[in-house]
Amino acid sequence: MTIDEGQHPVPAAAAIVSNVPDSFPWGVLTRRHPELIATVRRLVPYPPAIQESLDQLLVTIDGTIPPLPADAHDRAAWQEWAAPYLGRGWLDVPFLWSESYFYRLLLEATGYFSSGPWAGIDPFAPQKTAELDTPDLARDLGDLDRLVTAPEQAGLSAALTASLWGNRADLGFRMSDPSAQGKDQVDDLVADDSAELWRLLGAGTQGQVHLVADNAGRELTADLVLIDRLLATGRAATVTLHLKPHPYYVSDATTTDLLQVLRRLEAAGDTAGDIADRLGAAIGDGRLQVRAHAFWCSPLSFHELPADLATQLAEATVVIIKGDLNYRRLVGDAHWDPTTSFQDLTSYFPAPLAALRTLKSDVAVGVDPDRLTQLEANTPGWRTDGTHAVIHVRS
Ligand SMILES: O=P(O)(O)OC[C@H]1O[C@](O)(CO)[C@@H](O)[C@@H]1O
Repeated sequence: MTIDEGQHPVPAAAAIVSNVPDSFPWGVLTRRHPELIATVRRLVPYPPAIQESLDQLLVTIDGTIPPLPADAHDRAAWQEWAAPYLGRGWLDVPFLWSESYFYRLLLEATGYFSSGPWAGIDPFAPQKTAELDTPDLARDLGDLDRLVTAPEQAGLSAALTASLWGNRADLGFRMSDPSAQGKDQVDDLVADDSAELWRLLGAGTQGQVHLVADNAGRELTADLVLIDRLLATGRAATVTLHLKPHPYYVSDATTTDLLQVLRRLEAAGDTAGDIADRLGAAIGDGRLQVRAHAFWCSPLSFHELPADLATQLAEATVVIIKGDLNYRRLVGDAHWDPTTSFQDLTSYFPAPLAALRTLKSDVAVGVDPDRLTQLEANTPGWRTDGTHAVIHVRS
């Protein structure tokens, strides 16, 4: 992958593919995807025709990359994105692309885009819903009173931290490494530019904040608390929340998931209920806008933002970008030297940005050389086991 942004040329790096046995992306394609199909069939009672399509998908992911059916509504777009890859082995094409296409084929197999009775049925809904019923989430909600009554900056910082680590709640990640949730998070962030974020969003800024969401459930709950704090403190006058237009990467948040989290907050009452009321009012009067651009479910990196979306984002005081996949799409899913400058790699992005990511895949950039030496020596799994995190800001 070569990303040359004119004013800020950056080194080239090879795109990550999945054909190295026992590598992280190899495990995702060869183990996680079949497991995911099994989980979907266990949790949703699909009829014989859909079961057969899921059987077929299992066969397909062991073979070569097929086109979408001729009548798929987005066939033309995928024909273009898939042109270099159709007929090749799944492991031999860019990991970013193959994962995304797998999720598209899974929705196809389950009839999500059909005109039949399974149209619009989220195959991941049981997993997302279950997460709203966990003791972890109940504990999060119980802590909200302290967060809301804390001094302004302390409350904002706590909400930012919750939103960052809420990204560990990603359900796809749990499937890869079920023990990961039990591992301790390393509070000493690999990079922490949060002071720069709070400079961009200083007291009384009344900024226009965009938040590109990642997972539903516990992570989206934390994101909504952060949004409430930004609006309530006047750091943001408006927030635009970017969700996925349809299910993706197991637990990515859609508008349906947003409404479910708001109902969960409402049901919890007390401070959580007050937050749900304020957010509902903000949606009602336009201070909190919800958008779901098709680009967010495409296999493309953010270097290929479509013009209409780039124009929307360009108006932002800061764009908060959540999660591992968005980070891969932001910097380029490539074998960067981890000390490569995050600022240089993201200089193309149309607005100031803050990336909140727990590390769950091989990509690493913006790491201080001394910290890198220490990480490689002491914690070999730091890039993928979800225990480490970064807050990277480019103003
Ligand atoms: O929900 P997140 O933080 O984007 O994580 C999804 C990530 O999980 C993975 O599927 C692997 O853990 C990555 O491929 C992907 O980047």
